[in-house]
Amino acid sequence: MYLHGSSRINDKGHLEIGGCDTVELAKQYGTPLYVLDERYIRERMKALKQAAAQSGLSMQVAYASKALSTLAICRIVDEEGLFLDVVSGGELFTAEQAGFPSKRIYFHGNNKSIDELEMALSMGIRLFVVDNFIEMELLETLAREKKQIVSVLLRITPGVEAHTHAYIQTGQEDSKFGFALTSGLAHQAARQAHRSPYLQLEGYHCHIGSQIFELEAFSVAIEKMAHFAYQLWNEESIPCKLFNVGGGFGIRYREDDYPPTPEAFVQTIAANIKHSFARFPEYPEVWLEPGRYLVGEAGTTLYTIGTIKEIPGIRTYVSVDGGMTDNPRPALYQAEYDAILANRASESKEQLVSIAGKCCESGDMLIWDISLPTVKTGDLLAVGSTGAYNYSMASNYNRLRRPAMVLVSDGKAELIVERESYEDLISHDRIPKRLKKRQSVELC
Ligand SMILES: Cc1ncc(COP(=O)(O)O)c(C=O)c1O
Ligand SMILES: N[C@@H](CCCC[NH3+])C(=O)O
Repeated sequence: MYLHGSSRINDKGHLEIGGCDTVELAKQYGTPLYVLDERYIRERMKALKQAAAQSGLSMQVAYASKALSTLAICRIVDEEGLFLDVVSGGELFTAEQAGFPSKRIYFHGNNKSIDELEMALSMGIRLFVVDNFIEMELLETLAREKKQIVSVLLRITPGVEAHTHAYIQTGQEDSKFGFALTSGLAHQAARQAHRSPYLQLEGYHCHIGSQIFELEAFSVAIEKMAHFAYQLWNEESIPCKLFNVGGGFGIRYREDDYPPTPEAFVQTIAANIKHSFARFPEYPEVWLEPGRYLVGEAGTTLYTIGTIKEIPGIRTYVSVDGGMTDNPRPALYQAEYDAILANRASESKEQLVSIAGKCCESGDMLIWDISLPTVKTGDLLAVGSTGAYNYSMASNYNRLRRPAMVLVSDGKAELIVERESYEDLISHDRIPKRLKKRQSVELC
């Protein structure tokens, strides 16, 4: 497994992250356990901000909190001075409770409810990324009622397909997201927003997919977006002051993944904006909004190995105490992960096994065919690059409890999400009176 950030193998042959021995972490906090390398998250944020500062454009970095939203993460994002992209009342509430400045929050989503819009308006967030006509009209009505002028970007689908997994492509025109470019809907939306006395159209947004390695996809999308923005400016004097290029920057899940560097992402985006927006009197302010890039590689999940089943000549199934409930990505997207035995990390790999989760689902497989030292019940397995879209997509299927999360740095581990208890699992259940438990046991 590629060792990211502060991860290393210590003298005992144990995986260490942020100066903390993972074997000790597992003993203290139990497994499954999400371990987050704080220093690495901060480094990634700083690296992207620095690349943005050197881009020759006015460029802001936002964090797409759908990748991982917790109070502590919001605090880190705030301390590092990034903007925050939220897509639900829940993410917004988390940011508010973490004391994240509302002027650096903006709201995405293709079906924001009235309650969510009102909550965001009352918090005075920086802007809304309007996804469709119904939302635009709703927002206008609410702004009129509140006598407010609300800043908006329009989410545009530029018809660009990034080369990534089909289910996580969002840039193509046949998409539930945004106003499609070639259909003329995007032009119509821009005119409508520009005319409204209650909306301040600041510019446009596009997001062409996730886990992208191909820089060319950004170049094509930017060119299309600039052409669109220029038509509206040139023919109808509708300005484009702000252009949000979305996220999607790919990361390393496996040894043989070679994602572009942050500098390469930013330089490609900046060069294309300078080229494509050259006809405007000035360049727009540019926003980037990656999620996975900032937190993905900083996360590692620790599992305890339980049962081992060998089907001679076919396969050895090694089951861990978590699975698709804490990491649904292999089941959803056939996502591939890498792992090591955290308690015997220096031993040579001599056995080919497949890692199974504990859910009652044949598809609950975390890794097919991985070489590990000969595995024993009780060993500790560490799966890398689980910081993004693991906890945030976790479920309680089979009534499994969602794991705890610790933030590690400089040899210290701090709990930032508690492990769910069995009581948590039933805390929202209610029993109708007619089904109440019997007071006395009747003999049948
Ligand atoms: C609109 C939008 N912005 C940002 C992101 C973050 O994507 P990623 O985590 O791949 O950077 C997503 C998710 O794909 C998204 O849909
Ligand atoms: N959830 C996806 C990414 C898409 C997210 C947002 N559009 C993943 O785990 O890869």
